Amino acid sequence: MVVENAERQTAITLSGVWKIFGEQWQTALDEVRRHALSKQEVLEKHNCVIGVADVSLTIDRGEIFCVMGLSGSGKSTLVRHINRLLEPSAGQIEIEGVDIMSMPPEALRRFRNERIAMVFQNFALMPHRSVLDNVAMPLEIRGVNKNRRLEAAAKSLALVELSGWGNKFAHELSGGMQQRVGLARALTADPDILLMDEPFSALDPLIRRQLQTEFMKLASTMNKTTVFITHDLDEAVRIGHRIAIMRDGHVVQIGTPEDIVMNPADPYVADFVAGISRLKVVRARAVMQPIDRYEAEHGKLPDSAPSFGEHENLRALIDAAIQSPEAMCIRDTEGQAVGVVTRSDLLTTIVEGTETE
Ligand SMILES: Nc1ncnc2c1ncn2[C@@H]1O[C@H](COP(=O)(O)OP(=O)(O)OP(=O)(O)O)[C@@H](O)[C@H]1O
Repeated sequence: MVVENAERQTAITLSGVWKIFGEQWQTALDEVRRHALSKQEVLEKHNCVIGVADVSLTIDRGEIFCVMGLSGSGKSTLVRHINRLLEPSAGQIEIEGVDIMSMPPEALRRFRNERIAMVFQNFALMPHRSVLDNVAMPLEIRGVNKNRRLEAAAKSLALVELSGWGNKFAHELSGGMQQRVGLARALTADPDILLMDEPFSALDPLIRRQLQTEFMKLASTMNKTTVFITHDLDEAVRIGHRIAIMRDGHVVQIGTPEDIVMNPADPYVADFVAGISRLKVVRARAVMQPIDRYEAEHGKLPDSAPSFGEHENLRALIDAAIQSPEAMCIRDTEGQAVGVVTRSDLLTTIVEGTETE
């Protein structure tokens, strides 16, 4: 999680959001609510398509919230409700406490321009404008004068490590660079919320990983609330604080990468997580045994026991276990000893993970 519970602030709230495409959407919605029809049944009976089905969730300020699922599961449809590019068939949407459903068109337009930015897979840059002009576009739309907007654009370009490329045309840059320009353009608007629709999917794996790392660094220093669509669970696990998994318009599970990998809610999610190495996501907290139980069986844990934070990842614990057979003391964020991890706890976790795979 981004911050501890007491300090969390909600940025986005969706309550009972439905989107049904098709002329008979109202009839279809009424019936699906009464009889829980499947996506296929709604299509056959009403010639309508369920895009989003009764989704309620909250996203915290500063959180990177990944939305993942197979093609057609409703990821883009869901995210396009956050800036009201799509009107929901039913439900409420609040951004920073503001009910965006009740905004008049002009206020909504301003809200979109100033508070929310989108980054797409296909870059959506103007090929025959300079990189700097592309990056400055959100401020041009806002009517900011040329000097100020080019200055802001140059700062954004520096953030994505493309200083010096401002005078090139967008089409002269490689795919990875164009995607960074897309990100810089979104950042120039200094939005509260970034909506990213498969931004790195078109890139080759090495560049993609590099951009993920750069994005994570930027997001943590700039504290932007980010909704990040991906169909790649590896990517979601790597960059998401939490992940929502969608199927046929429903959100079937929301949790931290660790929650999802350790406790998949159903066989659909289990199938996704089968290929994910537990080493990357599991934290000490999930594998430790309570300190009282350990000490009742084995006696007091020596003061010299190696000590780790409860959010430490499994990889670090395994490295320590290779060095020394001693049980490890796990501490909470206040430094209080809360658990113990032994070599056998680690082995059990690894073996269970391998069996799942
Ligand atoms: N404008 C539209 N009219 C009719 N049906 C639509 C429309 N947009 C989306 N849909 C349907 O809504 C469902 C969800 O589509 P959506 O594009 O949100 O899925 P997705 O998970 O983002 O897929 P992908 O990963 O392929 O982009 C799909 O069944 C799709 O066919």
